[in-house]
Amino acid sequence: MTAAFKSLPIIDISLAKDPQTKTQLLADIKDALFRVGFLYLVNHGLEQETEKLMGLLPQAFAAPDSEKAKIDMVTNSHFVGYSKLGAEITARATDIREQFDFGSATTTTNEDTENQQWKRIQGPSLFLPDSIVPGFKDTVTTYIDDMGHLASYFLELVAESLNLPPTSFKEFEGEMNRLKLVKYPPVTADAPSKQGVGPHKDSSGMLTFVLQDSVGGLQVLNSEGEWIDATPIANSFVVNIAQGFEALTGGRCGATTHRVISPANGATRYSIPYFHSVRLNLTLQDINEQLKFIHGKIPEPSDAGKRRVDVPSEFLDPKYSCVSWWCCLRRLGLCPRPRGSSRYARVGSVGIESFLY
Ligand SMILES: O=C(O)CCC(=O)C(=O)O
Ligand SMILES: [Fe+2]
Repeated sequence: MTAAFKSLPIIDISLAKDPQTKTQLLADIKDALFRVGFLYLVNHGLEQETEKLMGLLPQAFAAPDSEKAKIDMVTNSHFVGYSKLGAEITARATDIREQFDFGSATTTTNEDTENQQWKRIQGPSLFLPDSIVPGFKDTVTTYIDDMGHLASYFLELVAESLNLPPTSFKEFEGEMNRLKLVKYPPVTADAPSKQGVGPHKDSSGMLTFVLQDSVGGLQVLNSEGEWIDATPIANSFVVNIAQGFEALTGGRCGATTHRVISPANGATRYSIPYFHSVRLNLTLQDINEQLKFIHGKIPEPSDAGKRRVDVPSEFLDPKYSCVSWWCCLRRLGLCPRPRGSSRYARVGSVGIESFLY
């Protein structure tokens, strides 16, 4: 059995440009995907963009409550906008984090057809005005687009690393990628909970790219049940597999459980997770057809230990014949939670009812 990982591998994506170094890079990506499910991505070319957006976070979170309330997530049904401290539950406990959620601009309108009510899960984002945070909307929007290109390119390398044609995952990419701006306040005597975000696997996307500041707190579960620090590395993204990708590979490339511990010593952690999406009209049948093609190309994972601590891939459950329904139910916390790893927002009844019925 493969030894449990004790640190996250570093992948230098710029090595893909040179055929001399690309072969080893692909082998390293494959090892990272199968053995860990997490990696640091460096030399990605978005160093300026990341610095610019990260620089806006203190100002955005310092916005007056009245401005945050205007874009509160409970006022809409497609999970964008502001969520105040305590608005989210993971693994049955409250996460101590504050966040803004956004999605890429989609062409899907919010008008449902009779059989596609789930389309309401997609829709336009809400922004703080420039008078409060100058350049907010532009910076966020540009960042989501840039991340989309980086993620698509990385997915090509991932496909190649699995001996598949580079564009193998293209047709499964979604229309609305998602972005969070997150603030984790420090643990205090009055608020002693250390749960920044509880143990979970990322749900509906293919891959997550987390930009973190230098404070730390993100931890990844290894096959021995140890929490391994994703110690911040300047100018890197922490990339991990989400359950959408796990499903596309028939569960062979598993998502890995992780959490965030609240900062100590009065520090505040800021992070910016980007979730590269799976298309919502993906059906189990589509996945099974894809599996016929990729089966045999993707080896069975050798790390049985990692499998043991994993939760099953609900995506592959015949109950959820279409990813969108799984997504809706999952976001509402209505999916079975085999080992308590689900995460959901306490969204107001308007939001819930408007897309469930
Ligand atoms: O804030 C972080 O570092 C990671 C957050 C996370 O895991 C998530 O939002 O899914
Ligand atoms: Fe996560």
